[in-house]
Amino acid sequence: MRYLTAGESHGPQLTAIIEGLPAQLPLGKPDLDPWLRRRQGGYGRGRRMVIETDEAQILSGVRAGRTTGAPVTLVIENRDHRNWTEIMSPEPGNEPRKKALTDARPGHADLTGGIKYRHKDLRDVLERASARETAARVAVGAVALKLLGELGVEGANYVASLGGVETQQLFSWDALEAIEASDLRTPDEDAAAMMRERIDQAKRDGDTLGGILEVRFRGLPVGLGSHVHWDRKLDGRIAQACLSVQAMKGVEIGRAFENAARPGSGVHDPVYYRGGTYARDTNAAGGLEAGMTNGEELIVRVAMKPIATLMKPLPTVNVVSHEASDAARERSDTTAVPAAGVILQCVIGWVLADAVLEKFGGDTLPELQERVEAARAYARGY
Ligand SMILES: Cc1cc2nc3c(=O)[nH]c(=O)nc-3n(C[C@H](O)[C@H](O)[C@H](O)COP(=O)(O)O)c2cc1C
Ligand SMILES: C=C(O[C@@H]1CC(C(=O)O)=C[C@@H](OP(=O)(O)O)[C@H]1O)C(=O)O
Repeated sequence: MRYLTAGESHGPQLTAIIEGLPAQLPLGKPDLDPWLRRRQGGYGRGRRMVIETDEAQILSGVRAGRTTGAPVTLVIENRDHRNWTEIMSPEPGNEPRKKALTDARPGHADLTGGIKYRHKDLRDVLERASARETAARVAVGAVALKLLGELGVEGANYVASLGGVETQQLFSWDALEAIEASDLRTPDEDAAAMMRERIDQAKRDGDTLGGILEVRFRGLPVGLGSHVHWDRKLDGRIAQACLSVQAMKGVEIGRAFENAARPGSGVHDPVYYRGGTYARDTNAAGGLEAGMTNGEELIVRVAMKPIATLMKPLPTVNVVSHEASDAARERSDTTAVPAAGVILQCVIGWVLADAVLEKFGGDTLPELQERVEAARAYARGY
């Protein structure tokens, strides 16, 4: 499977085309729109999220509620575009440019993108660098999650820490409802209260916050990915997908950074044979060994840096005058950590669905289901 996205943050729409989906997958707006709404949520987001009410239009590849096997086109409107029609127009005009950005923001794409693509209005960079693009990736990921769901694979995401406040209550699958209900996507209400305080304080200070997200998947068949070649290793593919999300700077599988300080005897998960099948009592590996799913829960943790745009700006240079200046103050989020968990679940979901199709193939969902079930039976009896 493959997909492309296109669209600017303040352009008319985001577009995604998915190619390679099997036919006969039940698919409709109710599978996509709740994910888009989740991505818009979270305490600490800016006013843009009040303007947008994201929903996906399905423009090809689905008839009567099922995929046909043809490419699927998804479109998400940018409601804010109506305030930017002249500025974003592809026609010549808008000179001198309104809303031009010339005070490069440290931590954003502005300066490096300007040099690389030879733009002096750094809006030509930021419009595509913006995490608005993740709405398209979430719509695509929601399709992948639907496919995984049809194969008995379930995912979750939660905020493990935000602004230095850690979620004390460890994740449990029973806490999914509480996570969904929380504007900080954590089941730990005490931690959530402290996070809200930190976000309010950061906002008062003109500052921003980052955090750590945890994404889990259970029910994955054994053997997705491969140990045989670097670009087939699933851990590497997952890390690439995560780090390609705006502001994500670190990935660990399981508790990789804590494990690094322990001896091997305290890390690797012993294998037992019980009730006619293989079993483990621990999962320090986070569900992956040698670039392959091992049948345990997949646990991925990702570090998100604080938002780059500060209302109390950092020193920078104006790229036209070359004079010292304050970094541009654009409308912005104070934090987007809760939204990031949703995005990460979707982009990891895509990698997993792609790996499923790679291993099992199949033009249709029923064929895929049969093959996955057969592989599960084989692994149980191996
Ligand atoms: C959901 C989400 C929302 C974001 N919102 C903002 C924002 O409002 N302002 C901002 O400066 N950066 C925001 N970012 C981060 C920037 O897009 C990102 O830092 C920038 O594109 C540079 O890329 P890099 O951080 O991956 O190096 C957001 C990221 C995500 C995932
Ligand atoms: C639009 C979204 O996030 C945007 C991501 C973003 C950035 O620089 O990444 C900057 C802000 O854009 P704006 O100035 O239009 O408010 C965020 O709102 C979104 O998540 O849908």
